[in-house]
Amino acid sequence: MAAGLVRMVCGSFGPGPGPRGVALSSSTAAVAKAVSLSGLKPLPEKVKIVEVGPRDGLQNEKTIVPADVKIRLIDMLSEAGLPVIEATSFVSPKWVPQMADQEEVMRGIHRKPGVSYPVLTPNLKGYRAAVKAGAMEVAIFGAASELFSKRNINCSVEESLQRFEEVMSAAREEKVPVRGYVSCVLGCPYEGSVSPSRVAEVAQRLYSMGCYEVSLGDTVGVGTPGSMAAMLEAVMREVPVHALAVHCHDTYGQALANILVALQNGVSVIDASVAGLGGCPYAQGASGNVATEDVVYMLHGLSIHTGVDLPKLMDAGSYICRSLNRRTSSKVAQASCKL
Ligand SMILES: CC(C)(COP(=O)([O-])OP(=O)([O-])OC[C@H]1O[C@@H](n2cnc3c(N)ncnc32)[C@H](O)[C@@H]1OP(=O)([O-])[O-])[C@@H](O)C(=O)NCCC(=O)NCCSC(=O)C[C@@](C)(O)CC(=O)[O-]
Repeated sequence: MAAGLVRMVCGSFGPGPGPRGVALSSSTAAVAKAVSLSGLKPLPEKVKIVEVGPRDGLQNEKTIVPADVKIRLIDMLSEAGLPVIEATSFVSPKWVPQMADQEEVMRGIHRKPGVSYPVLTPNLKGYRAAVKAGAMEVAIFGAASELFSKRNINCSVEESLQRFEEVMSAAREEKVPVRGYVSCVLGCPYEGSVSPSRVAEVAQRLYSMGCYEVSLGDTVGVGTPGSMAAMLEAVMREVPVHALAVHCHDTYGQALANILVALQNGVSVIDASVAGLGGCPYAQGASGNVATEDVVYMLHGLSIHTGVDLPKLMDAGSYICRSLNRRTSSKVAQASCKL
């Protein structure tokens, strides 16, 4: 079934006719040269990594991961220096049973000073439950695609924004910071292409309702550096770049390249998932997020400060892979023979 959907994704986004895997033609080489000479902004000196593995990663595991394993993973990640760890989500357990232990997880984690532990809240009910369970930051999650919105949260994009207004007004009163997500920014598993202007519109709505940061999700990992650049150009006309994050899945192996383009455009917040865990239960065929280990390795190689201790992060990746009895998707972890 997943393979069928991957084929559908390929049909909608895959490379068009023409040679693949051949040497650059002279016209392609000319384009590449033009891009490298186009006067990109300097890279940020510091990047905030938002670790989404315990939520985005584990929501997609076939078997239910015990709460004590989730708690240990989150604590290892905070020990590794991750400044933000998305801990769980307060969604319907009928829709995502993997996150049904959210209260136990919130109770069990050792909260390291200076670290944020946001949780997903799709509506006021989820927000209230999250705050009751001790969440001090939440995230609302919308989409730039109607069909994805319907499949993921059972309402239209417009209805979702109305629900989010309710969450925002409660959060404003209680001074709870809210992050916003836009899914399907570079393509949708059900609709195919998504226009950059639609992404910009939804991102702007989230930002203007009070989200301090808007994370742009390539939910199915179909984006390329070209489509990332075009999408960011549209979004950055509506939302200041300091309030933007990118959230790249690695289905087509483009995530690091796409992140580099985002950095070159001034984005300094990157979502990633330890060991490359994850996917989205309502976007079958999508592989996990870009591995945090690989992002940290690239950023450190660019002399960009993250505050993350890579060996400790790799220990967290080894731990969760052993617990799940699976192989890491991090190239850095594979190369370092940690598993
Ligand atoms: C949004 C709903 C709840 C609508 O689901 P619905 O069925 O339309 O909701 P409803 O209001 O009709 O309520 C139905 C039942 O759900 C309950 N309910 C209602 N709200 C909640 C809640 N907050 N927590 C717990 N229970 C809830 C409610 O009480 C009721 O219970 P019942 O009377 O049947 O026993 C549902 O569709 C849902 O939970 N969806 C979540 C899907 C999800 O978590 N997807 C993955 C996260 S998004 C993602 O991964 C993408 C991202 C963020 O990573 C970025 C990217 O990669 O693009």
